[in-house]
Amino acid sequence: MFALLITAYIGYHFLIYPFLISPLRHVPRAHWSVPVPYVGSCWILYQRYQSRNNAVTHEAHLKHGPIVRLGDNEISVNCYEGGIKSIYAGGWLKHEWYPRQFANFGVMNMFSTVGHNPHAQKKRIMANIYSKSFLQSSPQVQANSQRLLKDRFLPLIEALANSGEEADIHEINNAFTMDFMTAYQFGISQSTNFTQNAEVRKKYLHLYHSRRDWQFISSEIPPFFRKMLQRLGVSLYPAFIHKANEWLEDWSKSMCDAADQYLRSLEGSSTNAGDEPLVFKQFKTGLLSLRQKDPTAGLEVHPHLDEGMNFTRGLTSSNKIIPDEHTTLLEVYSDMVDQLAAGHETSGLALTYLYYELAKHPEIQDRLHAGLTSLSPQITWPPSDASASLNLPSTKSIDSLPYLHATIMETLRLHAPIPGMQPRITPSTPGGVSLGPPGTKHHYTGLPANIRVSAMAYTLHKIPEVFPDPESFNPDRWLNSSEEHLTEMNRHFWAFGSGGRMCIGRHLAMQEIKLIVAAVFTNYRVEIAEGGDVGIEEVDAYTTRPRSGKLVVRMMRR
Ligand code: HEM
Repeated sequence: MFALLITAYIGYHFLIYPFLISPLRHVPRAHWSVPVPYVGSCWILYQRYQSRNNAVTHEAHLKHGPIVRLGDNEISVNCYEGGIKSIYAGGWLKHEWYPRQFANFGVMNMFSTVGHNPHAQKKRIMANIYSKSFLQSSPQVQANSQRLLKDRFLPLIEALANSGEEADIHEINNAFTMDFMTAYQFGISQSTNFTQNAEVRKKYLHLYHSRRDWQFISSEIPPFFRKMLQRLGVSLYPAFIHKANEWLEDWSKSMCDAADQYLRSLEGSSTNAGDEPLVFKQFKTGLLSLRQKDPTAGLEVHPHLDEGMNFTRGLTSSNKIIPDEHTTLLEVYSDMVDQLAAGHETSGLALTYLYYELAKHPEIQDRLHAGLTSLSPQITWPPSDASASLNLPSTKSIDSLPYLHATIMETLRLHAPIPGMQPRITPSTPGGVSLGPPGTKHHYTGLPANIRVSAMAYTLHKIPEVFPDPESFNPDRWLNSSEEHLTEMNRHFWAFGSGGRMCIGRHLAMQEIKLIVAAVFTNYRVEIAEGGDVGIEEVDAYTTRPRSGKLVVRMMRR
């Protein structure tokens, strides 16, 4: 009798309910096993472990349509209506995948925060300084754009062009974007000089990327399992990860401390526009004043922070964060680290793949150059008077060059720096939630709460009805499409995500990418060195990178 009951329970729980009753049963499966409780996620976990998440999810969408079930509790969507519009514009909460790997200093930051309120309270503090109008008219950005181009970046490219030397442009791009990002955050005197200091740059990039192979553990292995192993004395991470985290933590904290010191020494009044620690100052003063009114405003404590990818110096053994000035300072550090990482890596990648596509398409390079010569003044380098300051055209005029814009959009479409899934969870709604384009056979209703649901730029950017011939690099698609089609393309363009959690740094990224591309391609051509693009294909990950980690090119004068 007991055996019969057990068999009936197992049969119902593992077969009858998931395959015949569950509201998820109609959703097409990426693999036959996915409805089975507990084991249904093994297939996609294995794919992720093998770094194949983006590819297999894309294949599943091609085969089954815009809504696909990836695991017993997981769905992937690949459409606008009933897809990214409902989930991301609808403000569905982030999955705990984010705090598992993106908190720093033992405390949450804006990116890793899950809750609506704490997130919105922090985002409001920074929204203004990352707005397009602020960035375009900021004397700080203007001063630093001049200095970074004139003193560091253009002399480096000129030296490469003169010597004919081959160079890894991916490393150089990362250097420039890190210098640009940290100059905005901390002020140029308190920021990095990766462009000129190859030793620190190489050390940072090595340590930063050395942790990547272990990201699967912190992001996908359930916290209870990790904790269980830890209690048994099994460490899932090699010792060098902790060492790398400590170095990165100290290194980024030193810039925060320098910015703090600068502010204290001037008591808030800056003498040199470029030295103003704009983001640091805005966030620190904003958060402290918010906390004076409400000591827990913007604060989120998460139970599953571990020692993997997170920097955990500030983490107490009980994970109990006390809302005091020390915690507030750690949160400022946490956001600053997140922004410098998010800011340099993504923009650096975009630049690398832009160089790559331009090198492969000299005719696009020439057309881009022709557009850039219409700027007034042109960004001519080297200048006839080396001591004169670099006279840059207005940010607005660079921004409004149509072919430059189209080329960058096409790069971000075909080579999205964050191609991977952005997981959210289905909310609790009476009658369940719906996914899939309404009025089509792909519309599924009555879906329960707490399902992990994601979209990916990787698949959205390859929908052939929206982006015909999706694998080809074609900037003209952004210029020659009908108004209606352009609206569709913009809806599906997801390099920066969408909704309330959309990238806060997108205007900064576009501005710096446009500036650097304008400065370089007005004066130089790029060509791939012999074998320089071996391994350029993108790693299958949340944030991608070239498999080889580099792109070797030759720069030539025009
Ligand atoms: C080409 C460059 C960039 C790309 C492609 C990019 C892409 C993205 C994407 C796709 C998201 C949403 C991620 C998700 O929800 O999983 C995001 C969020 C974010 N990005 Fe960027 N990003 C870029 C540059 C920057 C820069 C320069 C910063 C510097 C401030 C930045 C800071 C952030 C932050 C803080 C968030 C979280 C926003 C929130 O939760 O409200 N990003 N970015």
